[in-house]
This record gives sequence, structure tokens and C-alpha cells, in this order.
Amino acid sequence: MRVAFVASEAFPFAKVGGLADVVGSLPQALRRLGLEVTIFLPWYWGIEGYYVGEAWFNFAGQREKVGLGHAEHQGVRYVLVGLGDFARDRPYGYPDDFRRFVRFAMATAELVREFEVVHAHDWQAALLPLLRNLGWFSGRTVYTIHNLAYQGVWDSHEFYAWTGLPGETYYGAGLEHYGSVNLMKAGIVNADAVTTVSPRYAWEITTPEGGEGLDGVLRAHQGKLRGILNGLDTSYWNPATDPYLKHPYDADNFAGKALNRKELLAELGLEDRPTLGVVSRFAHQKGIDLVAEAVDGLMDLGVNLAVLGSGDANLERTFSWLAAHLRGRLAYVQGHHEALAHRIYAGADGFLMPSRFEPCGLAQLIAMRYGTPPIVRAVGGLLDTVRHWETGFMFETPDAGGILHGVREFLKHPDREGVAKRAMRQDFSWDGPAQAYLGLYRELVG
Ligand SMILES: Nc1ncnc2c1ncn2[C@@H]1O[C@H](COP(=O)(O)OP(=O)(O)O[C@H]2O[C@H](CO)[C@@H](O)[C@H](O)[C@H]2O)[C@@H](O)[C@H]1O
Repeated sequence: MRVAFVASEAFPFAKVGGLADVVGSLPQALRRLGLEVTIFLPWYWGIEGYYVGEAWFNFAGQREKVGLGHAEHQGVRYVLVGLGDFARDRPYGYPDDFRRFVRFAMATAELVREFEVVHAHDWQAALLPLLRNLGWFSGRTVYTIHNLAYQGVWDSHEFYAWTGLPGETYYGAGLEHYGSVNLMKAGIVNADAVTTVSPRYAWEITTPEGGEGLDGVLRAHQGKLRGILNGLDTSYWNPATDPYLKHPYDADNFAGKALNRKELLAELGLEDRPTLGVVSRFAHQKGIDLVAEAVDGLMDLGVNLAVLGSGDANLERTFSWLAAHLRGRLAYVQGHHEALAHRIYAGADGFLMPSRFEPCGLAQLIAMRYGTPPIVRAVGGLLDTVRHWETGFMFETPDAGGILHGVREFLKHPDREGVAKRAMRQDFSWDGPAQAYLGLYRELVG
């Protein structure tokens, strides 16, 4: 069985958040089960690949050329889809993102003909199941929702001018949503199977509170919807072998954790107090604004904050200001820093993740793997992966009071090291989830 992944991010080639971790590591686990996956990724600026040729596709009434590259990572083959408007330094954040990814999907649809399963990830690839139903290729389709909040919504006139799709698809194939085109909706309606990244989130998105306006659509398609919990690349995220750490450790040789902690506090200029790490995209979802609101209370509780993240410019400014005014207690590093992220996961005493919603969440899994108990809001995949008082701490309300409650629980636990070690000894690997995906592909292909 040949499986194609189509996605906008894959670690190590292009990463903004957790989507990249999943697309970059699930194929390795499937490979261990004997399944070959090829990943179709936009050829972003800076990705090194071999130019292998070109293909043609239709866009905006013209024949267009797409350059094709090959790359490989840990035995997994990548096809780099080379379109001019992807040669930029970031994957997204441009006014023409919708158009760019529609082009990417249309070009990729021409390239996946020999695959039995085409597995599309998030809105950037959500057009593929519809294109399959229109006969562009014949594989069975799986659509995975990593984040329902980003749906790919755009003006229908422009969409039809670019794609040239038959007009009846607007209502007939699930593209129309409140007067616009919605690619997420089309992915859900047209795919043979829809998955999301935790069982709890699979349920939450069928409710008006968690459905982001698509709960009705998801309820109508509930029979083909399932939640498969994400795994981690446990050889990459491994405190015993992590090249970014000076002091390796594991649950049985825990002494290195304290040494990494000392280094981290020195690096960030923090006082010797319980230190909570935050490594996050600065997006509304993540509740980083709530951390800012809780700062006075957190300082009163006697904890430090070590914050790494970027995104929302107001939040970046807020944390820069806080770091300048709370020297020794709150450190903030703006940007995306792989090495520092590892040092925070390893060196912090606890990990704060006050998400408003969370499809699965990998940061809390990484924190647990590094023996850093997560303090999380009881929602989505956080509920499925953290056990209160056993492997981490949970709070209910998405506000400053909730965060302070969670941190108080963390501080009063009599055996935080026990919590840390229990957290570390869990199995976060892809082994189980990869079996679930393989089972799904087999059901579809028959
Ligand atoms: N400034 C920074 N520097 C370095 N690394 C940084 C960073 N900011 C974030 N990261 C890294 O990005 C990843 C974040 O992954 P998450 O799954 O926790 O959230 P995200 O919302 O991005 O993913 C979405 O997709 C994933 C995958 O399905 C779901 O788990 C999740 O719930 C959903 O919201 C982690 O590897 C983290 O270390």
C-alpha cells in the first residue's frame, strides 16, 4: 500500500508548530510497520532538495508549471512541490496564503495518482478529498484536523476563478459556509475518513462550544470521524541522548535534571526559585494572554517564568515589557529556538500550558518526557494525556484564577519528583497511534 501525506509543515524542513512534529515523525513509525509514506510538502525557501523535474497543472485558466524536488529524512521520501510563491522565509502569515495553498493542493492532486491512500492534513491540504471525488485521482482519502480554528475561508468568486471547479460543488460538495468557501468543511464532507488528534477533541468539536461553527457538519459526519492521539518522536525527544542538553538524564538517573536546571536559570538570569516553562506559539488558543494577566499572582506565589514564544505582536511586546520589569523572575525569549526549547523542557520545574482549547498538544507530552510536570487546563488532548496530581496538574477555568489554582496545586504537592518520574515513565511513542492509522488505511483500501 502506498500512502501520500500532503501537508504544509514537516519537521525538520518547515516547522511552525505541532503539525510539523506529527507530519515529520508519524511516517517513520508507519515505516517501522512496513508502510512506505511519501510526504508532499511545499518547497519553501531554504529547503535543500534535488531538482528532479516538473509537472503541469491548471490554475486560474492557465497551464502552470510546478518544479519538483526530492529530499529524504530518516528514510522517508519527500516530494518538494516548487511553486514560486512558496519561496519565502516563513510558511504562512502572508495575505495570499489562501491562494498559495489552493495552488499547492491543485498541483499536488496531479502528483498523487499512484497512491492508494492520500492523507491530507489541515486546511492547507483540505481540497484534495474533493478533487479526488471529482476524479482527479483515485486513492482513498483521509483528512486529519490538527486545528479546527484555522479553516481556510475565502471569497467564492476568487476561489472558482482560480480553481475552475464546477459551480455545483459550492453547495453540492460542501464548500459553501455562510456565504464563503470553507476548505476545512470541504475536507470533512469529502474525505473517506476524518481523524483528529485526540479522542476528547474528536468529541469536543461536535459540540457548539468546540465546533468553531462546524459542529453541525461534524455531527453529520460523525460516523467517519475518530480521534487518534498523537505520539512523539521519542528518539528525538529523549533527555538521555538530547544533544542540546549538557547533562543527560532519565527517570533512573535523574541527577542531570537538576544540573540542566542550574544552567537554564543562569542562562536566563533567573533567581533560584520554582521555575515554570512556557514554549508556545503566541496564539489566542494557547492562553498566553492569561499568563500575562496572572503574572502578579504568580510572582506572589514565588515562582519564576521562563517563556519562549512568538506570534501575536501585542503579546510579544507585553512579555518583553514584563521581562524588563521583572528581572530575575521572568525571562522572555522571542522567536523560534529549537535548542532553547529543549533546555526549557529539561531545566524547568513545571510546564505551564493554559490552553483555551487543545486538539492534542505535544508540548505537554515533551514536558512529561523530560520529567517536567505540566500544569494544564482540563481541555482537549490535555485531558487525555495528563493525570491530575499523578503526572501533572490540571485546572478548569481559562483565566488568571484558573492558572493560579493550578500552580498552587503544583506547589503544594509533597512529592513533585515522584510526579516527574511517573510522567517520564509513560509511553508517548508513535507505536500505538501508528497502528491505529495503519488499521484505518487497511479498512479503507480493503
Ligand atoms: N518558540 C518556539 N520555539 C521552539 N519550538 C516551539 C516554539 N513554539 C512552539 N514550539 C514547538 O512547537 C510544537 C507545538 O506543538 P503543540 O502540539 O503543542 O501545539 P500546536 O498548537 O502548534 O499544534 C497543533 O497541532 C498539533 C499536532 O496535531 C496538536 O497536537 C495541537 O494540539 C494543535 O494545536 C512543540 O514541538 C513545541 O516545542
